[in-house]
Amino acid sequence: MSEFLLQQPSKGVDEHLIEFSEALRTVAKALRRVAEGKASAQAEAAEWKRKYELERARNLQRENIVAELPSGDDNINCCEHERIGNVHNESVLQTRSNEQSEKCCGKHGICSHEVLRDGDRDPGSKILHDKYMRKASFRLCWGCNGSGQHKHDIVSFERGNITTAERSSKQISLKWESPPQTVLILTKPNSISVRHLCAEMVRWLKDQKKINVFVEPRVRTELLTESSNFNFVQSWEDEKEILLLHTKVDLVVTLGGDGTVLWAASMFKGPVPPLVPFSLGSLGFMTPFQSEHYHECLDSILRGPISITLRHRLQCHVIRDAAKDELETDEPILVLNEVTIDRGISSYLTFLECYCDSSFVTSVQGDGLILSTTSGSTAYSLAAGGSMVHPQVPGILFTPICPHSLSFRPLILPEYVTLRVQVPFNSRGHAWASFDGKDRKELSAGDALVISMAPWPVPTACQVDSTNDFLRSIHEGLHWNLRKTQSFDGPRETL
Ligand SMILES: NC(=O)c1ccc[n+]([C@@H]2O[C@H](COP(=O)([O-])OP(=O)(O)OC[C@H]3O[C@@H](n4cnc5c(N)ncnc54)[C@H](O)[C@@H]3O)[C@@H](O)[C@H]2O)c1
Ligand SMILES: Nc1ncnc2c1ncn2[C@@H]1O[C@H](COP(=O)(O)OP(=O)(O)OP(=O)(O)O)[C@@H](O)[C@H]1O
Repeated sequence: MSEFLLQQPSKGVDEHLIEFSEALRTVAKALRRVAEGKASAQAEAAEWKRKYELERARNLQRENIVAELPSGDDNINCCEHERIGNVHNESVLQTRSNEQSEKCCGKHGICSHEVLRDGDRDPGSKILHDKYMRKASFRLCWGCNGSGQHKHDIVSFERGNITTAERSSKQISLKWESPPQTVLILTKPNSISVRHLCAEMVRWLKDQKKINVFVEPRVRTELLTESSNFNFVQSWEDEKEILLLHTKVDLVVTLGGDGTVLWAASMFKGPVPPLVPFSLGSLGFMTPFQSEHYHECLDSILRGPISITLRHRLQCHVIRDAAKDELETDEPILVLNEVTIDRGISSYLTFLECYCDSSFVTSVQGDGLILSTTSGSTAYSLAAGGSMVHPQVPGILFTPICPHSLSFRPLILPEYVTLRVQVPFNSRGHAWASFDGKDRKELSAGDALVISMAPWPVPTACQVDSTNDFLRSIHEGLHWNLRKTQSFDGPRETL
């Protein structure tokens, strides 16, 4: 009897436990569905915002072309619109501007004003407009095995067959249409050799090339301490002026290592002028130019044409749960290498839920996750086991950091997706996001990061061409696949 009394309730408890765990599973499923719905809605919102911004930038650009087009000149090249300021009947001009963009930009490459105008944050500003007039214009062309054809279509239809013979990501070449006049020099701080080289280069550019030179305020002070003759060198005073730099500068020269290239890219929140990175660091993966030969290099770059690597950037938005899913800042954070979400000082596993557009990708449990550009594929992502990818390949690398799972292989996703990484409510610790290794931001439970490809790539000048430079970097910088060749001194095998 006493045994029976003891058994009966335990059976009841088991059943209750089973029922309870099923109920919990149902709740968990419902929560997952809600989270997926939320992820999809936020990804969609971010995508619409991106489309809206692109559309807005395009409209602004169109308005500028319309405002600048003179009447009665049907043969005008759209690059020449830069220099013209007459305002005309909108409907007529709109049609004409479309025709013109077909004549010039649409068929033969991208014109600089198209790239640079998109970043116009203050289109009504007369000062800004005047600054455009001083910019050297250039054209970007896709080379097709030297045949001179310039097709943009990645997929075309010929007699009902789909062909991908012409690719848009061929070697890109930049041709100046008017001579560059202004160079911005950015330097790694705290280096005596960089400081000397900078002073020498500034003098050479001014005296031999009649080029206007911009430097950071810190560097201007350093130059003026050396000699008051440097007072022709220009700089800026506040953040607002940095936002307008891309409208004044034709070329950016960096003196330092990869960190200086990242620094240069981070200064441009919109369009970036072509970058010429000189190597004065130890690794120099993105710095193909040798500083000893800077006269010859800059001579040839100022003359053009230049082979260009268009390095894609990622744009990241932080979404705070506490702010009811509002974006933390309107301006995205742009990264050239990667955004990393890790456990920071927390000793708990990072727990992250990842969504790609509206699909659930996976949960990350480990030290963190790296979302990298292809340029960043040779940096942190490589150290975490990701593939090395040619920088001209448009994709997003999804690389876990020390995942606590035997089957978590890195992924490479197409460039058009929007990713969302969320710290779930049942995460034991917080996560930390860092952008190109800087600006750490704490992510609490419910916070998310939305990441997509930015419309503003970083055009870096190549020493030879994109592929040759990339292969040389992985050979010389990383000693990729270095192995002694097997010796052979035996008799030859006879068949
Ligand atoms: N375990 C790691 O490998 C690790 C850890 C943290 C950060 N990083 C990288 O450092 C970058 C920041 O660079 P920094 O110079 O400001 O910091 P840093 O001075 O700490 O240098 C990091 C190293 O990474 C190299 N590097 C940077 N970008 C590269 C690229 N695209 N390809 C190949 N190597 C590259 C640099 O040359 C340098 O040797 C981050 O974006 C991240 O990719 C790597
Ligand atoms: N103009 C700048 N102003 C402030 N900080 C900068 C500037 N340029 C570079 N830095 C920072 O200085 C640090 C070192 O720069 P960089 O990586 O170019 O030199 P390095 O460490 O000698 O090169 P390498 O990484 O190849 O050894 C980086 O963290 C970078 O962000």
